[in-house]
Amino acid sequence: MSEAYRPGLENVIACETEISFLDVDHEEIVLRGYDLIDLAKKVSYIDIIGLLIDKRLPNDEERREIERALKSHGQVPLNIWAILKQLPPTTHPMDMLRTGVSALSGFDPNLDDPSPAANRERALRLLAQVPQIVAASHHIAHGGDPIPPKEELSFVANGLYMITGREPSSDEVKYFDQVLMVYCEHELPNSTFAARVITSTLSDMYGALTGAVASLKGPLHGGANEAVMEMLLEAETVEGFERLIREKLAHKEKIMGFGHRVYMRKMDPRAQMMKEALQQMAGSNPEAKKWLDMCVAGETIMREEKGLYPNLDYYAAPVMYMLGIPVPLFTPVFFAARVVGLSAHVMEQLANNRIFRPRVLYNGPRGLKA
Ligand SMILES: CC(=O)SCCNC(=O)CCNC(=O)[C@H](O)C(C)(C)COP(=O)(O)OP(=O)(O)OC[C@H]1O[C@@H](n2cnc3c(N)ncnc32)[C@H](O)[C@@H]1OP(=O)(O)O
Ligand SMILES: O=C([O-])CC(=O)C(=O)O
Repeated sequence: MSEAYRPGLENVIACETEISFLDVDHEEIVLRGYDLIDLAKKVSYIDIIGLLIDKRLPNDEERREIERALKSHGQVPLNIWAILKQLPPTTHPMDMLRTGVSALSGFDPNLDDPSPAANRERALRLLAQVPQIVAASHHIAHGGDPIPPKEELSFVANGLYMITGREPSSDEVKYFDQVLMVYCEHELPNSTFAARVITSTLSDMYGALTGAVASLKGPLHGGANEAVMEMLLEAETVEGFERLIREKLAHKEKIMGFGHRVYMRKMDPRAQMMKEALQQMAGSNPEAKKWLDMCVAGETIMREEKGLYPNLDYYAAPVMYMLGIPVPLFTPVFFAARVVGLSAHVMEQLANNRIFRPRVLYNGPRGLKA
């Protein structure tokens, strides 16, 4: 095998960025110079939008400007709903989302303009409209209509309201805000790499994000959060969950929500934050306590048996479940939160572009004649 070949591109440096970096040794997710977990305890998702798109934390007036822009871009073209309603109701919300994000390009009046200003506008439009498509995919699949955002609710509160149809409590908004922040950006995962690869051909932001949705759907990446909740629901009890994990390990199956290419054998700092959110919920809610006890038991087995630690999806899954988010929307919500990081990467790639075009280690036959 060639020295230059690393299966899965493990530890290969594929681009320069000033957006984010996983400093595993110091257990820090660096987000434009800030520690993401520290930020997530102090600011809100709107601030993270400013930080990632405009490269610095917004002041009060700038924060209001972002909120205003998200509201003014909030009108999803009605034809998008018509397109999604054409899909069979069995279509997974991630596939509806992929179709919706792709179709949005047709409604962009300046699609040919790749300037930073036009892409900032585009990012805000996607940030405003993707949460609506996410929520609508659930309602449409169940024969209903999209629930429009409420004028008087904040951007974050609306994200949850449009899914559940119920105005969230202030605690629910706080936890949902945390979910959005921990999922906002994470250096160069498969989906972000896919978006940068697509962008490097000078294709547009919708195409890049459509590719990212497809990447994120896979259970080895974003799809793991749904798989975690399905295991918890199937197992029902601590004993059942311990049994399920041991059985899967005996069959050499992977346990979703554990392991990570970069953190390897360390706990993902975002998982710790979601664990703390679940602990807080568990203080007053017996159902949250049940999921917490099950997750902690699973975490212990995986550490003892495999030396593996939870990634974000493991503890985010029960937190999202407790917020009333249907399981098939977990990965779409992950994507909605990640739109901001992906948009920042698309803009950064364009600012200093060179087309991605790696080589292969050819191990097929030679010299055959037809
Ligand atoms: C937000 C996110 O997207 S985080 C990722 C979410 N994905 C998951 O939770 C899926 C489960 N985890 C995995 O499949 C992997 O850990 C990945 C995809 C995240 C990382 O994959 P890689 O870096 O390629 O690690 P790889 O799959 O080679 O695993 C290394 C070793 O650990 C084992 N391992 C890794 N993850 C797990 C797991 N979740 N359960 C059981 N064993 C595991 C592998 O079997 C392998 O063992 P071996 O060396 O004895 O063959
Ligand atoms: O970094 C990764 O490979 C996957 C991940 O945790 C994320 O995208 O949040």
